[in-house]
Amino acid sequence: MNYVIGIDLGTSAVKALLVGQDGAVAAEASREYPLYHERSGWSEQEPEDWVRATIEVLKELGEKTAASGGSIDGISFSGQMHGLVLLDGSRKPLRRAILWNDTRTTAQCREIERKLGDSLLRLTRNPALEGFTLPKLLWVREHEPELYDKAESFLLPKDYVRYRLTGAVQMDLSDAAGTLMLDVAARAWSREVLAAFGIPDSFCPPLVESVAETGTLSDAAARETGLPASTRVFAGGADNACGAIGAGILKPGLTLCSIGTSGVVLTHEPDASADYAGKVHFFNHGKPGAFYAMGVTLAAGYSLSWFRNTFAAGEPYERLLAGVGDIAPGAGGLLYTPYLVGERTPHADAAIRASFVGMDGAHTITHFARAVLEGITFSLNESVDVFRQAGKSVTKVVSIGGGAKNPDWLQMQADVFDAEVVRLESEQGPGLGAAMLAATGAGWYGSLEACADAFVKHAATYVPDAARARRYAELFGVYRDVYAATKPLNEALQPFRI
Ligand SMILES: Nc1ncnc2c1ncn2[C@@H]1O[C@H](COP(=O)(O)OP(=O)(O)O)[C@@H](O)[C@H]1O
Ligand SMILES: O=C(CO)[C@@H](O)[C@H](O)COP(=O)(O)O
Repeated sequence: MNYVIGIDLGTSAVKALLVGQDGAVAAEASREYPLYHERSGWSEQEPEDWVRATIEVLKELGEKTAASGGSIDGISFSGQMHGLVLLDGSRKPLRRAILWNDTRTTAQCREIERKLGDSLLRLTRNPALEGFTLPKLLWVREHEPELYDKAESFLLPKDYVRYRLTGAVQMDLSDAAGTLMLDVAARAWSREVLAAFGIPDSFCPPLVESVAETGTLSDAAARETGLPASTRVFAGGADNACGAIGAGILKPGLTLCSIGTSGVVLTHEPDASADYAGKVHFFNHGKPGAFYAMGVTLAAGYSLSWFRNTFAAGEPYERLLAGVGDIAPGAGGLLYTPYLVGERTPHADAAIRASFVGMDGAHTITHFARAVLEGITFSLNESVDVFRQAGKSVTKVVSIGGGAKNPDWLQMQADVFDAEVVRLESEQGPGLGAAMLAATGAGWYGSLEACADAFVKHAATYVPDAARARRYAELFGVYRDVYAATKPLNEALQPFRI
């Protein structure tokens, strides 16, 4: 059988899927890598760790393919967005990558707003947020001038890994959209933005579509992975664009809820005409010519992994969450807001931090676990609410990511969103989306839509329960009040942070 490989370069790990022409996942491989939080608000990774881990998963899947007598028709990527990989003249990283969930760049965001004013939203379709790439570039220029002086270009995480596999430098439009340097509607680097900050055009890599062929494996990569040097490599896209592709969000109607380290609620936009006034992100889709809008919770799955690692170290998620379904909505009066690293939607606020409100001597760890799931889901519901307020109907949500593994959480999503929630056969939407880009690029299908018909398989539907949905609607009002109530307290605590 012929296969494609979809590589999802996530924040916690790289996960690769080997997918056959029947659209079924034949094998999976993953490798974790460390995340460095040297100071409050900082988040970095070592680009070399991504490369090593990706080579290992390719080797593993290549060996499985060879053992089955099959061959690989293409490889493509889904990547964590926005991370700055700053390169010198010989394309070596000058420092660790500064990631999407790093919020050290508030001052640089204010500088961008001062310089560009209203043009920023007109050109980039997005406000200046700490997670985006341009503020990170300006931070390095200001705080590490000796490194910035040596910098000649930059790449995003999965584009750097692809460069290391092929030797060719490109960036796809869906990922470039998250740099705050792209004219999103014009689908080109924004001369106006670059000129405002004195960034030369040569700093920005050539732009390609997500389905574009970007080369074949270099001799060194072929040697290290054991795959033929003729293996075709396709650009790939931002993880959320790929998640949308992998969930079949290729036309208006369905909404995506993705809970990985971050959490997003995403809708398809056929053109660039929608105006959410910067309340949600507006980016180019991996489907050529299309766009998507999304709200982002910075610490969605991260809230749960932080909670487990801090209070129940070594406990598998299945055991930690075993009793949450037996507790009624509201977790016995315990509320959690997931602002562990600040927030993006609907509060663009790098200084806010998380809270548990309403702790009671009767609460058990299971009440806390339920409150964490509810708080994450309420935060995502704030994005659902932005879309509903803008006139979108949200009635059917496809749920993907690690958060879609737990049936109680899926039912909770249906009850909180008051919408049907659909789970896919594989919750690894971004990896599947990447495999679909390779399959379409390699010519297996004439379009991503045709590929989705064969690859995207709905597994189960969770229908909202009217009584629980009413209860959650009440509680959502209380949840919303916690942000304003805790904001001044968190500002006062800021000088005490690590
Ligand atoms: N069995 C599970 N039940 C509930 N949540 C889970 C489970 N396994 C993982 N998760 C959640 O999913 C998150 C990881 O999701 P994943 O999509 O793999 O992330 P990323 O792409 O950011 O690396 C974890 O942080 C955790 O919150
Ligand atoms: O910053 C964003 C989107 O704007 C994040 O969604 C990142 O793209 C990381 O994703 P995960 O590791 O959570 O999949």
